[in-house]
Amino acid sequence: MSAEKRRRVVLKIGGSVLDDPATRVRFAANVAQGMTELDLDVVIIHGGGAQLTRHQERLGLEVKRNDRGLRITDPETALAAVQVLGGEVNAALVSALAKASVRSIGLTCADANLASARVLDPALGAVGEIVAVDASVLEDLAAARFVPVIATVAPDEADALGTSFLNVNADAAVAPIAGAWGADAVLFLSDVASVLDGDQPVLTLDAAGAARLEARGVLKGGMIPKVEAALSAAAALPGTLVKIASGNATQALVAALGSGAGTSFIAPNPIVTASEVAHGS
Ligand SMILES: Nc1ncnc2c1ncn2[C@@H]1O[C@H](COP(=O)(O)OP(=O)(O)O)[C@@H](O)[C@H]1O
Ligand SMILES: CC(=O)N[C@@H](CCC(=O)OP(=O)(O)O)C(=O)O
Repeated sequence: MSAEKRRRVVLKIGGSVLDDPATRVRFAANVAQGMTELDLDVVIIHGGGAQLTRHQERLGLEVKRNDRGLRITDPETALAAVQVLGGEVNAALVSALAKASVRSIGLTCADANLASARVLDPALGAVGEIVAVDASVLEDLAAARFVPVIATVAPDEADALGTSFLNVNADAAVAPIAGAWGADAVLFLSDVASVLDGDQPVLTLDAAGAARLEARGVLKGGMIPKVEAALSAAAALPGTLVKIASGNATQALVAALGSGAGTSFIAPNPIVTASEVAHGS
């Protein structure tokens, strides 16, 4: 099938799945199966929060997060993020994919100007939000049948020397990158099969439903920014399949791209188009 016809899938895989060699291998097998059976172009965006925490502890750095799960990132931690996310975690994932016969290439957001970031909130230190994405490297790699594997450490747009990197939450990086590439599906793959309300899977969520779950204290820890990121991706890519689903269950990727697995996110459904709003009609 030609590159124009293949469906574009962005996978966000969390550090929780990647931390264990066995689940990492299962994730790689799922990617291989999805690409072979469904003829997909795949871009992977990965986390590595658990691994970065361990490295901070080895260095004797204090581990601090704000109430929405974002790591307060001092300059030493920002350097550790480049080393751990852009180094250890990225290389291990690329290697696991290679063993599953998936030809992948590891990137940070600096590679081929993929993306830059600005400081999100000075109180958090070197934490970034993505401000510009040039998806041409993703187009080029996918056309050559490579899978880009992206670590979300991004050059600070305010630093002309290109030496400062900002630590971007991997869930939050998904909507801007998937939007720029024009993804047909966006899957946030984690170590849970879906968002859960008690022990019940939540099949669909919109912004109002997510706010109700958060108010009831059902969403905790890393699930809060993940749900927020999934809602942003659904809003940025109307008509795109956006899900939180399992990354390591057997055949998880093919299952998540079908109708029966995970939590689907529904964008607000505008009754007027953007151009109608612009023309004041
Ligand atoms: N309502 C919920 N439903 C499912 N998981 C939840 C919920 N609230 C909190 N969690 C936790 O969120 C975790 C996933 O978030 P996180 O560890 O940040 O994932 P990742 O490393 O995959 O990005 C799950 O392992 C689970 O413990
Ligand atoms: C600013 C911020 O919090 N960045 C994250 C980046 C890694 C990440 O997002 O990892 P997971 O997907 O495994 O949670 C962090 O430092 O933990």
